[in-house]
Amino acid sequence: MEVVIVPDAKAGGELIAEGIAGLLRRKPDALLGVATGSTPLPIYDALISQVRSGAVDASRARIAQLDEYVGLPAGHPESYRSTVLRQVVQPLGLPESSFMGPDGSAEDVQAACEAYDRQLAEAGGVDLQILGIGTDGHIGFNEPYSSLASRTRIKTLTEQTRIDNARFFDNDIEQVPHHVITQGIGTILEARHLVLLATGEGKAEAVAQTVEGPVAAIVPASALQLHPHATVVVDEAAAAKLKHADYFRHTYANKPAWQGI
Ligand SMILES: O=P(O)(O)OC[C@H]1O[C@](O)(CO)[C@@H](O)[C@@H]1O
Repeated sequence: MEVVIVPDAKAGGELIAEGIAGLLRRKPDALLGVATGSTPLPIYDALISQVRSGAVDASRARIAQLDEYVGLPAGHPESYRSTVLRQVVQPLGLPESSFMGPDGSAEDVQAACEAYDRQLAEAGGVDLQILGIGTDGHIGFNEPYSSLASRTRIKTLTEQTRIDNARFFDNDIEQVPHHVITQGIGTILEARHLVLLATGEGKAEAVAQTVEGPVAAIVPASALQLHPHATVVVDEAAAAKLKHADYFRHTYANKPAWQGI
């Protein structure tokens, strides 16, 4: 696992967008796994700027959703499908057909989850998966104690996550669904490159446990330690509880220039 400490969220977004641009230059039809929430927005802003300036061609990129609420009406503005369309797919000028995600309104949710895992595999697998992290260490919507081998499935949100996400629902927790579909941790670990961005002091404890703690289901993001190519990008505030911050800074500062993230 590589840990990169950047000054702020904007720098983190630019660094990761540069990594995505490099991937798209090598593989124009790369399958990019995207996360929602506030954290990845600087990544999308930077990537959209690169595309609009002509620095990178994303016209053949494909986009895969990480998770989804269950039970929101189709087209609800806070469904993750609507969110990814608005924040990523449309600004990149991609057709909706380039975008895949689990069906949160399916009658048979379990079948929809299994179908999504098959769809990801048939698409050749995710090349680069962007991840955020919950204050409780969740990735996607894999809450603490999720199986580290889990596949895409329905999960029940913790109260804390519903409180955290109420800001997207008029600060009304009653509007936040209890259930979600999320790529499982085993599914996420199949992506070729995992890139987790964490910003702000509220993520510092989860980051420290993810990077320096044991691999444990209570901190789902700690499963990144098992991945052969995982990059954790943190701003100074989110790095505040890392005991080995100096080591990570030294290692990154001395990284060969030709190695991107
Ligand atoms: O980036 P935020 O808004 O803090 O959210 C953190 C994480 O929580 C989720 O939004 C799910 O609650 C993830 O998709 C995200 O990575």
